[in-house]
Amino acid sequence: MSSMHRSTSGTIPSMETSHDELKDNTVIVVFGASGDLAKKKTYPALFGLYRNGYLPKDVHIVGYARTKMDEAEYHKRATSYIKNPDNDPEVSAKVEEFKKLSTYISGGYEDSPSFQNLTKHLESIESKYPSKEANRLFYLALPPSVFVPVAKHVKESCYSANGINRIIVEKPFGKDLQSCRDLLGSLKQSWTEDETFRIDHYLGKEMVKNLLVLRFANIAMGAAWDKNSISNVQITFKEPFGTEGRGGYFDEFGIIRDVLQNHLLQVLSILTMERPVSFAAEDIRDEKVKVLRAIPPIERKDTLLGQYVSANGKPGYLDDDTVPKGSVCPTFAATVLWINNERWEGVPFVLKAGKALNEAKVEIRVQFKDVTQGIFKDISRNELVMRIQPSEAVYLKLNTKTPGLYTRALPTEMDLTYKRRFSDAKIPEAYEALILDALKGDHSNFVRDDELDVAWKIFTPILHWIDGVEGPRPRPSPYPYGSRGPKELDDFIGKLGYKRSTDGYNWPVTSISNL
Ligand SMILES: NC(=O)C1=CN([C@@H]2O[C@H](COP(=O)(O)OP(=O)(O)OC[C@H]3O[C@@H](n4cnc5c(N)ncnc54)[C@H](OP(=O)(O)O)[C@@H]3O)[C@@H](O)[C@H]2O)C=CC1
Ligand SMILES: O=C1O[C@H](COP(=O)(O)O)[C@@H](O)[C@H](O)[C@H]1O
Repeated sequence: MSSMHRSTSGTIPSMETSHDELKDNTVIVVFGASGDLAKKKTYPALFGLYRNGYLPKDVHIVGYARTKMDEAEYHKRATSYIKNPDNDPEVSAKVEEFKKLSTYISGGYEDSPSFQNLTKHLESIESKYPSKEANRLFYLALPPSVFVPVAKHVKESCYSANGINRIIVEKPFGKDLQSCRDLLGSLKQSWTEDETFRIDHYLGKEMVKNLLVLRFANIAMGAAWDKNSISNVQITFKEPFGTEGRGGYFDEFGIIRDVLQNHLLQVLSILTMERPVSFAAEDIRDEKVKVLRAIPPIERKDTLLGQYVSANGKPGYLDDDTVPKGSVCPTFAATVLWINNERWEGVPFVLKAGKALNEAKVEIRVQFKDVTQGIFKDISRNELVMRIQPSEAVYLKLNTKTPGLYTRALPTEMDLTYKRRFSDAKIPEAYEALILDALKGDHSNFVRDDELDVAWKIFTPILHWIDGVEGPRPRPSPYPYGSRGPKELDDFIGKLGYKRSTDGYNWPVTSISNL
């Protein structure tokens, strides 16, 4: 963690933020403190920051939700996902300290008296500060149905007059272009863009953050980064489990709103944007918006939808009690995006995501064009793979002479597997990185309002088609739980020029005696 801000070679000066960093006299309020996100991500991230000395001095954390619970129950929930596999006494002691700086208040989301009560609690904490300065960071780990009333009440009743106020909100930011504009419009009535931090937690992932450095700090990479060298790009998200009990939420949104329109599109925009003038938040986000504006809405013919069915003793999507009977909600989608600019014209970008697939993996696969034939026949393509998770890695598949007394090309790789290369690195959790950025006031890894607008423009037409707004809803192709996805997938990506290697290539080791 201590390496988070340090660069051992090659400084990145403009990553420093010019905004006010919340260093002391700060309370962090977690709304929805009884919920899933708070328990699994927010509190473990706050603990990780606390343990490593990254939270403001004398910070206090206040959990807030409707659920009535005493402090012991709250502390139990808030720390239930903090990992300490070896029962390290140092970690246990830190957990006890962490509990001491966190209190809980129960209250509603829609009534002023509840928020006034919260303010009294905040003031009693702040009355012990050495100065009058009182900074407040409000984290909304809440369903979108209450984003607007909570944001409004917080502004009216809990806004600090003597310090900096910031608000963090979680996706989903609407369901289509219009609902996103309505939501953003309502939030803007209470909070300025500068005060607002919209989380897409993929922007906090180490490998996603690495994209800027890989692309712009390596001249060799930049030279091959366009339509002249690249045939196609696949950005893939695979989860090996289904919606299991989360079907009520999922069925309303579907895989495109859950993963493609936000997480994968964010990855795409960083992968394809032009070089920013600096690493300052607005310079990066300006470039992301520019490239997204060059992408026309996705066409129906460029879309493949799937829904998992029961297999291998695992239930199908429709077997989940929380899913409406006969639902045609897609749990898998592959879509092709085209970027109409000079750099990328004609290169298909395939965004694909699915639940209940054969493995857990998120990766970017850049497939280069064939080399000129003649001296070579049927030679494999170069591929640059950036594995976001699990086990971060970057590897470049390239052809090498087979060792021995004859000349024959063999696909191998240059491999940067993080665990091997950075033996003692602790890779921060995405939420740790993002909460720290919000404390520093750095918006680089948060989503700007105009990014959302253009992202929804790309996806809204196919979402309306899938929702049945303009006619009958398309039926997703069934795929067995635990498979690679619908059977049509290989054809779908094959037509776009993607070539699956069939040459016995086996990462990371190839035995040449088997060739
Ligand atoms: N869970 C996850 O891994 C992720 C979640 N998110 C996003 O984070 C936000 C929170 O998600 P998550 O924690 O899973 O949600 P939960 O359903 O767990 O809701 C959080 C809390 O909000 C309150 N709540 C739930 N439903 C309602 C309702 N209908 N009206 C008012 N309050 C309600 C409950 O607290 P109480 O009743 O005690 O007030 C609940 O504990 C969502 O926007 C979600 O999309 C984003 C990425 C990942
Ligand atoms: O936002 C979401 O992301 C998770 C996947 O997050 P990850 O960090 O584990 O890759 C996904 O499971 C969930 O459906 C979606 O809402």
